[in-house]
Amino acid sequence: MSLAGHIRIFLRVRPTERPSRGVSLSDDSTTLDVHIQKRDARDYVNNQKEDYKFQFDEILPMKTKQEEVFEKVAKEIVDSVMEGYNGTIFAYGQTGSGKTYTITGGAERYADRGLIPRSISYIFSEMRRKTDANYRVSISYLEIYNDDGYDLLYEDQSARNLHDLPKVIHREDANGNITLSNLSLRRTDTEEDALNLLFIGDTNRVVAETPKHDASTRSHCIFIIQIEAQKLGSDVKTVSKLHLVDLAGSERVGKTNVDGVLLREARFINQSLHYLEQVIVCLQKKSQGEQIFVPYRNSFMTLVLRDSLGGNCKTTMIAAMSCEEGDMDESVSTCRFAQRVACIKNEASKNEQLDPSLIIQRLKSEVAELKAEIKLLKGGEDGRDHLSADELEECRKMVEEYAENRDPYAKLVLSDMLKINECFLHLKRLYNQLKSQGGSTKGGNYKQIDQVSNEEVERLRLLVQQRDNEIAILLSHLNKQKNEMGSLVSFPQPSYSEETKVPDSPPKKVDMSMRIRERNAVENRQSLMAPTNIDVTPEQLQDRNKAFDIFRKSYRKNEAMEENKALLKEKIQRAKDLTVIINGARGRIESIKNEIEQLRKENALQGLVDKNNVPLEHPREEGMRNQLESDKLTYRDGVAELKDLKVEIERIQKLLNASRERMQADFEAWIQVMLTQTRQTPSTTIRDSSVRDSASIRESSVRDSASIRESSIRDPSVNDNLEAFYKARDQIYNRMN
Ligand SMILES: Nc1ncnc2c1ncn2[C@@H]1O[C@H](COP(=O)(O)OP(=O)(O)OP(=O)(O)O)[C@@H](O)[C@H]1O
Repeated sequence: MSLAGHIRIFLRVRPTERPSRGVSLSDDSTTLDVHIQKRDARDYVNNQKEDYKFQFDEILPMKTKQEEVFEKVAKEIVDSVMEGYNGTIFAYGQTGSGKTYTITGGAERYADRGLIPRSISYIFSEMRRKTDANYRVSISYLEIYNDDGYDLLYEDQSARNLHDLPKVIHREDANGNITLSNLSLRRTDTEEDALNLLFIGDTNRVVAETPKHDASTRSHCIFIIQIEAQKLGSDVKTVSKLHLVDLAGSERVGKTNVDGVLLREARFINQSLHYLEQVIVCLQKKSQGEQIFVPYRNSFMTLVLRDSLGGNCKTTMIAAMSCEEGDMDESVSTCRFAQRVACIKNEASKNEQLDPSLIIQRLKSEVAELKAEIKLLKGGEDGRDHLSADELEECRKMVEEYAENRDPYAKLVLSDMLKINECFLHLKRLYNQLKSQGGSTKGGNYKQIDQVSNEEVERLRLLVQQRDNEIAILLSHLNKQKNEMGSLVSFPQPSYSEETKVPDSPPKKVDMSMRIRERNAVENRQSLMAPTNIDVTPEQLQDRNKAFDIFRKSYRKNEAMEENKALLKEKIQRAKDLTVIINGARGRIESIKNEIEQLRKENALQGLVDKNNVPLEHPREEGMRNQLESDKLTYRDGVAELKDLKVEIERIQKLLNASRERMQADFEAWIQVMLTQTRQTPSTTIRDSSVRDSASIRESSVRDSASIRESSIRDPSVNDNLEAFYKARDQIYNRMN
């Protein structure tokens, strides 16, 4: 099946406090009207157009939250990728218009996560929900700089700049398909792994960024999520890809007043965006019926995105714009570009392939099954009365593989009674072990049994119980049924402390890789440049608690931490509420089942049975069954949401812990500088060195850091982060000189 359609275009407007008065949105948020003030024509004729009207699938105004952007722009595409179609979302716009914020998101607030982390979370959450298929997720991360591709998932820590990363090469096969060699494709089994890969890629991007400019401004980045899906019991699998593309800033060289390396970079960016535009213009003409050659080969970026533009892919463009007066020219050209993109037609088809290994596997198991059947028919165990040690081990392995197989149609193929008995015995052992240990069994960690299989077990258990009840009634109420409902669901209170503790001593050495420290060091540049404006007296500095309190209140990232805490509280509250809902539904399921059972018993006692002696349905039963179904749905949905919430809560807690560690490390660095300053200038009030004038910073900072470093070296507990802090600071000051 294929889906034909135009590329969808969204406009996202970056928040600003000074929006141009010439910009307005239609009520249905699909049309943007722009009025640009005519410039002073003086002695030449000004033909500049003043009014523009642009149509979009939807305009996302300034206040649009990241969550809404994911829901409106990405969710549908991610769903189709899981169904086997290729999908691309690309962000286009001038530097600073919010492309990276939209695609990757902000690092400090959990709510600021962009489309990449949200797509990852959504994919893994859907995989937990969908029990009818097996999925395999792999990730690549590509950066294109000056028309060369680089592998961002390269993990060699010696890479110091972009050129140390492996160069990605594109090849074209006989059928015209493009493949990228030298680009890692990393399998990820968990959401955590996938987010770590994003982190590694972003770290490489930051650490290896070109010296003069922020990496994201000068290069194009493509995050690729590949999903292989195989429906249980099917020989066909789909392999599809989601491309999340953050293009370089689209502004023209003329505006940016640059030279040297920057000019070369800007030319490449302009060139590649020019080629992108050329491709789009050709595709636009093609969609109008013109026979035209599309020049994909002109640049690396258009080659990589060939399928996303006019090919087998569902594509969405996000035009990012700033509506400040000075940015309006660029914003108009972004909107114009988007209008052309909207004309492009794509035709996405499911990427299905017959997998020979799956067919072989199926045929092999059919042969084994038939052989076992023949053997059983011939008399089975050949007169033996026990199994060898190898056979016992084989039975044990088979049972464990069988138990772990998510395919409900999986079979345990056994050729004789001794093996059948042994397998049952082992199953019993595993079951008892699981019961007594609360989850853990030999060989595999059954604590990890996912919610899906728990639910399936629960469903089957309820079914068996129901059958048991019916049999019991038919056998003249010989057995009294014991209610086997398990313990109620409880939501473990996550441990998190309300307040950040004052570090008793310099921060403990954090077990992070060298590369992450380097990333922190690079990020510290920004935090160092931002004035914190903290007034503090020497007395206050002597009291670590007081000093920490003063520092915390003025800490630049404190606001983000507070927001994360509030969000965490909200999520925990929702999890608690859900626990109540789930337990309520479960309790009702239990009592309705008991009532139905009771009604059936009464019917049986009164002789109201059918010709097979099965008690007749009570008139009240239908309503009760409907209620039962609705409660089961509430229960299932609640459990699924609770599981997703637990993952989110863990992630926010992790983010909070990381922010706390960072704040504590920053505090240590700050107090050291302050104490040194106090010794040098014992005045009444001192101010954070970052707000001093730049000349004195340059002079005294070298002195400060040298003396602090000296004292740090004497201190064996000196923290690596502190070292990175000074390194980064020195670099900045050297650059300022
Ligand atoms: N919708 C938004 N809400 C809040 N902050 C935003 C939003 N969009 C952008 N920003 C902020 O604006 C700044 C610039 O955004 P961003 O880095 O995403 O721009 P960009 O278009 O990717 O620029 P470049 O081409 O240089 O990579 C960042 O500090 C970002 O956090």
